[in-house]
Amino acid sequence: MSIRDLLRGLPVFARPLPAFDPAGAPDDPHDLFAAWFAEAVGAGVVEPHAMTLSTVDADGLPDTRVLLLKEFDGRGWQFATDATSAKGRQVAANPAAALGFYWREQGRQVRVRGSVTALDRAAADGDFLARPVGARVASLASTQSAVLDDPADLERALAAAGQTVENDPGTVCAEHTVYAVTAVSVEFWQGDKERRHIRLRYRRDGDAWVRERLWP
Ligand SMILES: Cc1cc2nc3c(=O)[nH]c(=O)nc-3n(C[C@H](O)[C@H](O)[C@H](O)COP(=O)(O)O)c2cc1C
Repeated sequence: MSIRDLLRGLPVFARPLPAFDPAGAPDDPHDLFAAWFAEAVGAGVVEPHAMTLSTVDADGLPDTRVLLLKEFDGRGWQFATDATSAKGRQVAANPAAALGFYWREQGRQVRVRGSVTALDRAAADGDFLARPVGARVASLASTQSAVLDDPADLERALAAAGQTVENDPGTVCAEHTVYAVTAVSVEFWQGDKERRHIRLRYRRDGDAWVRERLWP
């Protein structure tokens, strides 16, 4: 069977989906995100904290990858990564980003656009030390996004990093950084089987948020 035939046979939104009444939505998108996130967890969404992070490189070419949401508070949507990775270098040069959440089981999508700032070392070190030992060793060993000429180099680096952490469990990774995305717009999208998708976009306007319904 061709890919085309496989694609044509795939159902979409063929399951009960939750309701979304934008008229009852809060004034602030952060409150709605918190509510939707809790509902996603409650609905058993698999890895609801997995999100795409899109950035732009020095040539203006967009890049995207999946990351975990590490924290969500007054500082915005936070993720942790290596500052010397491709994404780390991209946001250092151009601190603009978009986040995308897709909660398949609910047919829900959230899109966040905004600016990225690196939080301080205390936040980075605290996040790093809260990670399981294997994740800390992997971070210490990795030069994330650099070309790996020989897989044996990774094995050697992992062994060395493992020894470092064993000798000093308080070892932190200088490149490990927590970034926060401050939103200028947040869209909440509720899919519908009949394609009457409900879209509510919050747009930052000075100190206020403007709420707009969008055509599906
Ligand atoms: C479910 C999932 C979660 C991930 N979480 C992270 C994360 O929290 N931090 C991270 O640096 N990479 C994470 N990754 C790996 C990234 O997608 C990516 O491969 C890596 O960060 C290198 O990206 P870059 O080369 O664009 O910098 C995750 C991948 C998946 C599929």
